[in-house]
Amino acid sequence: MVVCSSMAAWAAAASAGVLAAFLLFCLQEAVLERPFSLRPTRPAKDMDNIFQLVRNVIPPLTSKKHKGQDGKIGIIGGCKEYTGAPYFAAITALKVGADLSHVFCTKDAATVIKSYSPELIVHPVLDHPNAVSEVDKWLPRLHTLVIGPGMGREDAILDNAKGIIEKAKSKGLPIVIDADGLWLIAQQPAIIQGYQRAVLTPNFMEFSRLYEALLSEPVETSDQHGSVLRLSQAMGNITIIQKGERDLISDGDKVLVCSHEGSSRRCGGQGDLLAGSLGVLLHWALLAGHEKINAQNPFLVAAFGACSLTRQCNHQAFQKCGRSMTTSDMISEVGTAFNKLFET
Ligand SMILES: NC(=O)C1=CN([C@@H]2O[C@H](COP(=O)(O)OP(=O)(O)OC[C@H]3O[C@@H](n4cnc5c(N)ncnc54)[C@H](O)[C@@H]3O)[C@@H](O)[C@H]2O)[C@@H](O)CC1
Ligand SMILES: Nc1ncnc2c1ncn2[C@@H]1O[C@H](COP(=O)(O)OP(=O)(O)OP(=O)(O)O)[C@@H](O)[C@H]1O
Ligand SMILES: [Mg+2]
Repeated sequence: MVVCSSMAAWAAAASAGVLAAFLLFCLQEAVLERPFSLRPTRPAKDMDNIFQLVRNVIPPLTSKKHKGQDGKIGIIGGCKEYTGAPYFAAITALKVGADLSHVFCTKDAATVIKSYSPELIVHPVLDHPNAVSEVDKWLPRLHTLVIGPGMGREDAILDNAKGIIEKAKSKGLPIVIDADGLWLIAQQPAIIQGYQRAVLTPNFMEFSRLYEALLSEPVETSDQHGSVLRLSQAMGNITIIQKGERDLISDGDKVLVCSHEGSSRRCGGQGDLLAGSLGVLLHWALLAGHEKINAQNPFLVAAFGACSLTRQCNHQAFQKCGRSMTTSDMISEVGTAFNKLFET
């Protein structure tokens, strides 16, 4: 994996007059850069290997800890149609290393999700008339909220999700917004705009919808870096992961590229795995403190970790299953993938 200083690299590229070649070089594996800026950037010591920064935030396993310390994650999602997505996110959070994983879903979905796993705590409240206060009671006991996997797009549920986001913001809770949560944000960006303790994780379609809503023009597909940077800026410097062949991650200042090897298999649910793992890594990155992440943005560090892990799970599962690989196969790989990337 390669991490480049944008300034040094810009200078090299400019003098050679071959910006395209420079970008290709930097994108070999992963890039940490400050694009579209000719102003001086911080020195190269900032540009430490980002994998190392992810490793630094992983909490040690010790006998002195109590249940919950390594992460209590809440997933807002799960409705009649979609029960797999919140399950994938919640179980991944546990497999990555969180201690407790809660799912707040509709009544219809709750028994189904419980039947997938005895490890999840499932609250059938999302279509309850008092959904917001029912979830609010739990917020002080959670470290991160992941909002949207399998939530559906019914107006009443979206209204509840909006209320829950407002409560979470008032408590300063880190929030990951994915899937139908992003549908809501594309309709009403102000709900999350400027709240820098949030990460948005759009796929191609979700990114296009957000971009058009915020910037009133179609995405410039030939300029992926610029697009993700501009969208993050328009959202008030919220961290955005644009998922795809390469994952682009931006906080409106820097752009990281994760092109860790995955596979060509695109079964549904991989984004849910990413969202659940990000929930845990965000908690760890925020807890670790500035020194451990070399004063980098903890949201970028966590996002890079979650993207690499998802792609590594995909790679390993594909090696075993080939075309028959499903997201459940990827979840079986979380432990070894995590170990290979971050603990060896
Ligand atoms: N097992 C489950 O319960 C699953 C439920 N899911 C849920 O399904 C709901 C809808 O999510 P979607 O992601 O389908 O919704 P979107 O409306 O964002 O996506 C619509 C369609 O865009 C297409 N698309 C994606 N990437 C594309 C690309 N690069 N170029 C062109 N088209 C592209 C996909 O085929 C998808 O069907 C969400 O609640 C989500 O969480 C998914 O997470 C998948 C798994
Ligand atoms: N073309 C691709 N090549 C390699 N990896 C990809 C490709 N597209 C997406 N990914 C990876 O798959 C993961 C999920 O991205 P994807 O775009 O499938 O999300 P999604 O559509 O939200 O998934 P879900 O089905 O869970 O809703 C990300 O880690 C991303 O890096
Ligand atoms: Mg998705």
